[in-house]
Amino acid sequence: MSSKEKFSSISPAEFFKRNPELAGFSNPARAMYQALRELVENALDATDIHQILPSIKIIVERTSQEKEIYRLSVEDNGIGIPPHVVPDAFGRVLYSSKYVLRQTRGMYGLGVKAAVLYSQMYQDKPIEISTAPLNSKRIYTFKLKIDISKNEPVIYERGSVNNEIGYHGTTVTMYLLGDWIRAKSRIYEYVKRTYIITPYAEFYFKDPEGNMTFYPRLTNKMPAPPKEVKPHPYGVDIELLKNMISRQKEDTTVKEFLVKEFQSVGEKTALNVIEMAGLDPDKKVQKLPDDQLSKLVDAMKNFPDFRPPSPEALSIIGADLIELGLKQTFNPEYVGAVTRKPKAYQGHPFIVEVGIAYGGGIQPSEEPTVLRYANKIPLIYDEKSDVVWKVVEEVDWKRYGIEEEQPPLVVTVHLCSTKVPYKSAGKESIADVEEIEKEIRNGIMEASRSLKTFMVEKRKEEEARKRLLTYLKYIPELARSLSIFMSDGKKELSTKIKEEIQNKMIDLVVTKLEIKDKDLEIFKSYRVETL
Ligand SMILES: Nc1ncnc2c1ncn2[C@@H]1O[C@H](COP(=O)(O)OP(=O)(O)OP(=O)(O)O)[C@@H](O)[C@H]1O
Repeated sequence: MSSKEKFSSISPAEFFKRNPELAGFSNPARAMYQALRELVENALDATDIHQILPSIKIIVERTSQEKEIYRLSVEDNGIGIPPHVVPDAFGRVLYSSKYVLRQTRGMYGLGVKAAVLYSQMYQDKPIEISTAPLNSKRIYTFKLKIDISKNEPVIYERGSVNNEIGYHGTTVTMYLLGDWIRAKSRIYEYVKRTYIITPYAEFYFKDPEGNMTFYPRLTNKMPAPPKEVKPHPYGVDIELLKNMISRQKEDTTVKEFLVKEFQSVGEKTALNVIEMAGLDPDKKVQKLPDDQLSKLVDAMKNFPDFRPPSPEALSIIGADLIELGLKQTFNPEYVGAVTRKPKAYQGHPFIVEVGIAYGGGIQPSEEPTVLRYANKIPLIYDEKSDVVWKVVEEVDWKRYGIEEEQPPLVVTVHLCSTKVPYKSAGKESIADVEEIEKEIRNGIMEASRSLKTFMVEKRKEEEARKRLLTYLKYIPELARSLSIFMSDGKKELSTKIKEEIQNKMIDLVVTKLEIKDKDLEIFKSYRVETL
């Protein structure tokens, strides 16, 4: 037996082809769900971030009876993709327009390529892209696959046609081995949950069974888009610093570098940080040796007086849109939402939003229904390993007036950040970062306080109603006594008067209790039987 190891290197494409589960492509059902997600999230990033009201069309069709191959197509009305970057955007793993400090659904430069890699493993058709950037005179079409060992696109066909109608947007079509029966409920849940927090979008969804669902736009109000920001000094490390320095002009000084490249750093702060690191502010930044770079990083991480990271890079949903989505989907008795103030972890700003809905059309259940979102993406799988679940599980709902064993309760938590600490590239659960966990807890507590006020009012009203109902018992007796008193013993008259008094008093109770017409009969029969 040889004791020699064989060494070689593989490309990023090969890595994700060998380990598809890391990107969420672990079996045909999950892969179908994940591919659809990746396309929808790219479609939404291409629209709302650019202030375009999204219209998204999703079509899934089965194309082969022998193998379970599906054709998945997602069309958007977004900003489109410049034709020269299309091959890399769809055919080079770790290529993205989202490697900047700005909140987007995408962040890894992997999603659609992981779908393409999975797609070409089990069937032979290439991915098809048709796209028109804003104001483009032409619509460009591509068919491509990925050369896995080189991590490069292989173009099978390309072309373009006149764009006579001023269309902009992208349609992506891919073929993949799926399992609709097992993926169906998650896919529907995904579309529904996406719609809840994007009520300014419209979705059309045709599933492989031929069912068509239209989710209409509920409002034209869109969240403010995120702005690209510079890094915050708390978020740096030596390698990031080296990378940034390599892009500086030769004569840039350390002080100029800090002021120009980082948020929250003015002249005075820069000098203080440099002094703390024991460096010369006028030294050329490209001349800093590794040990001084390390000192600079330490000073940046430990300097106590930076302003917190700017929340401008974030785009919240907003309490009103969260409430609107929850109302439309669950028709609850109570709904309330809060958007917390910006906070930061490791130099990244983040904001937590919480929505709570109770009663009405919500199904009672032993555990509350938890809707988790990160950067406007619904997270469906791996619920129990998510920090949101950890926090929700600890909440004592009785403190907020929820007494039922099986409360009809929906808790929505949205975390937005320039860096969401996902546990894997499949983006299904958020890691327990202390600052985030604390903020989620505070958000749930804040939102639950309004729920409590509502529950206290509701209890009070119920009790008042019960009390008033008990008065009913006394009405006939009171009416009878009064009628005898008023009719001077004339029996005929007394029956009439009794009837009149009784009806008046009942009217009074009915009005006070706001008893609806349809309940009135039940109410009257109840009175007769009880008395
Ligand atoms: N429908 C679309 N409209 C506009 N641009 C798109 C669309 N689909 C993909 N892109 C471009 O292709 C790039 C690569 O997409 P991909 O899904 O691989 O990664 P990502 O969205 O950047 O990150 P992640 O892996 O986290 O999803 C995107 O960054 C975007 O620039």
